[in-house]
Amino acid sequence: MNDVIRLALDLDGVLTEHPRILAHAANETFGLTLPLHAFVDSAGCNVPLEIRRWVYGPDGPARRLRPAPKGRRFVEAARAALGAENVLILTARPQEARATTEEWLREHGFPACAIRFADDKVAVAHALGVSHAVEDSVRHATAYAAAGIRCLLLTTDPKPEGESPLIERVPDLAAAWERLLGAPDEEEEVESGPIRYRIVISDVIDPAARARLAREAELIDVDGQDVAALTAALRDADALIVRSETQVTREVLAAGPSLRVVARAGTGVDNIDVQGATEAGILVLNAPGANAVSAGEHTIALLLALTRQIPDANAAVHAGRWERKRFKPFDLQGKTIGIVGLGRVGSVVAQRLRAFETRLIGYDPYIARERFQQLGVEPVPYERLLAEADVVTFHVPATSETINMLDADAIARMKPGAIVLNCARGEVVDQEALAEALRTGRVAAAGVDVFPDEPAYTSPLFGLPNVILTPHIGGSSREALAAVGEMISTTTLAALRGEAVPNAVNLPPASLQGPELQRLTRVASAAGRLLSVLRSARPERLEVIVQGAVPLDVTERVTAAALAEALRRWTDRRVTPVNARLVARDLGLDVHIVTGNADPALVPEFAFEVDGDDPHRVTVRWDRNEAGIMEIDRFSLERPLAGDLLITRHWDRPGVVGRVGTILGRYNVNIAGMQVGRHERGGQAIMVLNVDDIIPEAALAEIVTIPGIESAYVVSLPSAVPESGDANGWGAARAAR
Ligand SMILES: NC(=O)C1=CN([C@@H]2O[C@H](COP(=O)(O)OP(=O)(O)OC[C@H]3O[C@@H](n4cnc5c(N)ncnc54)[C@H](O)[C@@H]3O)[C@@H](O)[C@H]2O)C=CC1
Ligand SMILES: O=C(O)CCC(=O)C(=O)O
Repeated sequence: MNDVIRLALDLDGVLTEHPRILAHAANETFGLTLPLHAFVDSAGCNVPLEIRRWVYGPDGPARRLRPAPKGRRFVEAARAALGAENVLILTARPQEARATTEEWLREHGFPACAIRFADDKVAVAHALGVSHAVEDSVRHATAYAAAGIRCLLLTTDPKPEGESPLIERVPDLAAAWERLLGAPDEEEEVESGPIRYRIVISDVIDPAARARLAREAELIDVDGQDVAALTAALRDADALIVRSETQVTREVLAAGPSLRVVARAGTGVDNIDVQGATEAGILVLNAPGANAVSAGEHTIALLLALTRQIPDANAAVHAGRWERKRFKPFDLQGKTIGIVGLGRVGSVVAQRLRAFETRLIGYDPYIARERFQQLGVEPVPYERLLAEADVVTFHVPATSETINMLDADAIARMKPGAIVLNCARGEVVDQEALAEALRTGRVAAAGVDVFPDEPAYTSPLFGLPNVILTPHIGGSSREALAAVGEMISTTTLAALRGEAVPNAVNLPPASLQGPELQRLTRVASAAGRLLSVLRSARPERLEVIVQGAVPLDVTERVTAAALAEALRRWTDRRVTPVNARLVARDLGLDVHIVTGNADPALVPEFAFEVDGDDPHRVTVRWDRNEAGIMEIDRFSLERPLAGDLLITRHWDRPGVVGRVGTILGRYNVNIAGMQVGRHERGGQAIMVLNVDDIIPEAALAEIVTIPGIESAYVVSLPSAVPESGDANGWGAARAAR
């Protein structure tokens, strides 16, 4: 550890893969013949401006660059060892590339870092007191060395005669790290791949899903039954993937301070404390429907095995016994089948059983009559189903209503000699009561795939001749495992990246597509951040005033995103959009959604307003495609807010703006853009400056002494992706007179 090191890291070729593909892409798209090194050491400084802008623009090839192996770990380790304020990314990319560059870094899991854009890197490095740089460009390395800045140059080329001793050639980032800070601790070992997340997997999942996850994450396998091992593995995990055997209790959740996602590779989430996860701000995902065909077919398989007596007949023949008279199979045709729970699996069962010319009756108070009709199932009360069905099959989740839904009383009301099937959850059927009924013949036979305690090594059902038992394999067909694996692996990674996913259990479903929703919630979280910088003390009430026709679910997501980001400054608690409302309630912060003019012709707007001694209001406008912060404290802005900003509230007097510029100039802070607003000449006004450089505390302190300045704020927008849980490095400071 050395506190005098202030490190400037190049981006392209150091934190990204080799950028030669950029020239290749530009040549392909524009029919040019740029040399392949055109973007290598000068970020295309000699390339026509519009092509350079395209390369680094939102749709350009720079967005598709892969991160360099070890890049993220290097930045994390450097920030940890040197202090976040001493690590800076200094790139020759054009200033306009800021938004897409920041987005790329975020998407690839880099911690938020100060970034500067300049081809004259040395000038910026000097101004910021940089002592060391990591580069892949000989040109920049030579310039750094000439300015007395020690440079680690990533290259395998040998050092030529006469090269400055301040340039040290190293083959990769691991070697650069060693030169900079000595050999890494084992703990800090830089890993050998572009690994971004740590995902604990506690049950067997599909190999293709594992491969997909492993492309972006380190996978830690652990036995979910071994709670000590599980909690130890969760210590620095970002996500946990389970099937049905791992009990994700509050204790387990508490073991993962960085845990952001718990994914259930299956449907039922009864083994996860969803309320506990919600309170902790952890997103719970599942894979609804992905194994429904499998569970439905398994149910039919158990039923046919029972009615045709296949297990016993098979065993007899294998044993050399030809007992044709002993077996009395019967047909399903004409029998009444009672389906309890007509969701995804229940529907699959109904559809298949129609082909057997059975009469189908069903009980499910939560689905529409039309669904029964579509499926050819007659809706009946539970009592009638029990009384009339020759076969009763359960397809309900385990809830307080369904636990022991089939107990001794219910069995007593069943048609004598009926068959019971349970491929849902063990708790739904009282096993003792069922075993007793099977012994007496009150229930003729049963097929059971699920048990109250799994793995089940004992059960009153074991050894009974008229029951077929399987070890919870209803959802385990090859196809189901592949479908579940695909859904869970893609959405776990997406959720870790902060993207909206369709299979969240503890976030309300949203009617917007994932990317559209994400664009909007990202800006909403930026608005929340700005609000919390303007109003640093936690308010008692936050109003979200919505104009235009906005579905309630979208408003809820927008509110959660803004609130989570604001609460990160208003409380020390861990807040994400999942628990933002709960945390606000706990803290006594009243969050109120006010629906204004819902005219669909209006461009939708969300105004986040806090009242009291220090009232503020930040407004996001959303044209249903792009969203941006377009108003602060009722001052309209011409352009949406983004980037590193200085915001002042002042009186509209000659000289105020100029004096701010003078002070910033004195501190070597370059102004990249300016917006001003006022309601009337000489009245209250606002100024928003986009700056290229860090504004020192001292500069901010001087700015607030300018006569006419009421308050000044420094903030970086947009904020980190809401779900990332990492607000580090997004500097925000406030000074008020
Ligand atoms: N054995 C296995 O490997 C598998 C088991 N399952 C289990 O099967 C069950 C059903 O799964 P899905 O159909 O995918 O779920 P689903 O959510 O699509 O359907 C469940 C249905 O149960 C109904 N329901 C809820 N409470 C009820 C009540 N008190 N009375 C009657 N109906 C009620 C709901 O309205 C819903 O229609 C779940 O417990 C699930 O975990 C699912 C897949 C594989
Ligand atoms: O495959 C599993 O983990 C169990 C399947 C299941 O029970 C479910 O999806 O709810």
